[in-house]
Amino acid sequence: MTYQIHVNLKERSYPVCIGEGVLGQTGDLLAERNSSGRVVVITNPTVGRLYAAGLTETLTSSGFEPEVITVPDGEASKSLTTAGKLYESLARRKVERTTPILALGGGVIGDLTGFVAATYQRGVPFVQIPTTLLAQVDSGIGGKVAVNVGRLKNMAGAFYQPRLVASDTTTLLTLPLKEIRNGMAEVIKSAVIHDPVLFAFLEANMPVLLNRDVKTLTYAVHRAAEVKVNVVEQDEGDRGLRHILNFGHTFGHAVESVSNFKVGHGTAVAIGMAAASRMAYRLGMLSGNDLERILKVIMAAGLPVSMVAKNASPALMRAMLHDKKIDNGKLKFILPTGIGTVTARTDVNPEIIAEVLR
Ligand SMILES: NC(=O)c1ccc[n+]([C@@H]2O[C@H](COP(=O)([O-])OP(=O)(O)OC[C@H]3O[C@@H](n4cnc5c(N)ncnc54)[C@H](O)[C@@H]3O)[C@@H](O)[C@H]2O)c1
Ligand SMILES: O=C(O)C(=O)C[C@@H](O)[C@H](O)[C@H](O)COP(=O)(O)O
Ligand SMILES: [Zn+2]
Repeated sequence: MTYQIHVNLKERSYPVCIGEGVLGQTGDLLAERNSSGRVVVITNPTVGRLYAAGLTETLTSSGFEPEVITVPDGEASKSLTTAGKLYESLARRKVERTTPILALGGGVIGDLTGFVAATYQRGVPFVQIPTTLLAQVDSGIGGKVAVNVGRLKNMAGAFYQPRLVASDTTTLLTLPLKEIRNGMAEVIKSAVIHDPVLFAFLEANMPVLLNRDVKTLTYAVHRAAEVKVNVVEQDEGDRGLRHILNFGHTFGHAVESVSNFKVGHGTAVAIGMAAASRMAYRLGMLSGNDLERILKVIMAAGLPVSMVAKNASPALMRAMLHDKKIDNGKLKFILPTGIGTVTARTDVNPEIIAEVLR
């Protein structure tokens, strides 16, 4: 089954294609939007080894001339240093303004490649080919592209929409279980903020999903991607509503930063969602039953609901104060009020923040 969701935006709209075998259709999907010619694929050695040949084959048979550039695997590549090396490589190859740049990989490759595509010669066409669960449900869609600055997450970035998102769910078959779990955190996030039906589906099907049953995964990817598209269409520039996609991230980004990125994004968001849900319960906004359902589904995905680190609270607090969702110096938390609804709060008593951090 292949799903096609259309992202309708004021300036640039694009399709998100999700399903088994989509990678092999990428050449044709791109040809519908672009004339033939050079395209540059950016990937890492892990993903490149698995999927670069298949991608270049479909691109070539649709009339493109692909070139592949590889950057090291890992969050450390989401940096200005790697972006600089990519600019040099693109310039050396005389890549022009009209040459599309394709991101083949997870969220790291997507965010980095998008950042480079947005800024190289002030912007070249960009395509997302996400190969992790996290990237298929979240980072591949919506145009947030960024690099980290030191330990600060996504400190330099842009809103730069792709022309096409091609998500082949069979690529999830080679994804390590740890990364399925990381991606599941963002699926759970989408369900808690906006989709109670998806939440109930996750409660009922978590073992099957973790076992990588592709049909079940494809349904979950499609459903979570719809949540993301729906929110982005209403608030592309992250002025208000889109903040709900940050549920779990105020704490989560701090956990990533304090761990020096040893804790992966999804895992950190899981800890962050558990913290935000406990905060909502503590403030009387969330029932005990819903808190328990949220914690249970996170744990069923094999994700943590707390962090064991000695005296981490002050460092976490300092890291949280670098969050982008600070409003007039006040931390903004996205807090669940039920399964499928969240609300933003900037007035949480510092004592309660400290209590939740502890
Ligand atoms: N832009 C956004 O809206 C957005 C949303 C969520 C997360 N993010 C960012 O995404 C990043 C995390 O992305 P991620 O979780 O995809 O991590 P990742 O990109 O590091 O990928 C995880 C690991 O899986 C490997 N991999 C990728 N696809 C594979 C496949 N099909 N088979 C085998 N191995 C594969 C990668 O090489 C890597 O080792 C973070 O930097 C986070 O901040 C951005
Ligand atoms: O698309 C969005 O908007 C999100 O917030 C999605 C998040 O899952 C993602 O991690 C995003 O990169 C966080 O953005 P930031 O603006 O808080 O850095
Ligand atoms: Zn995220």
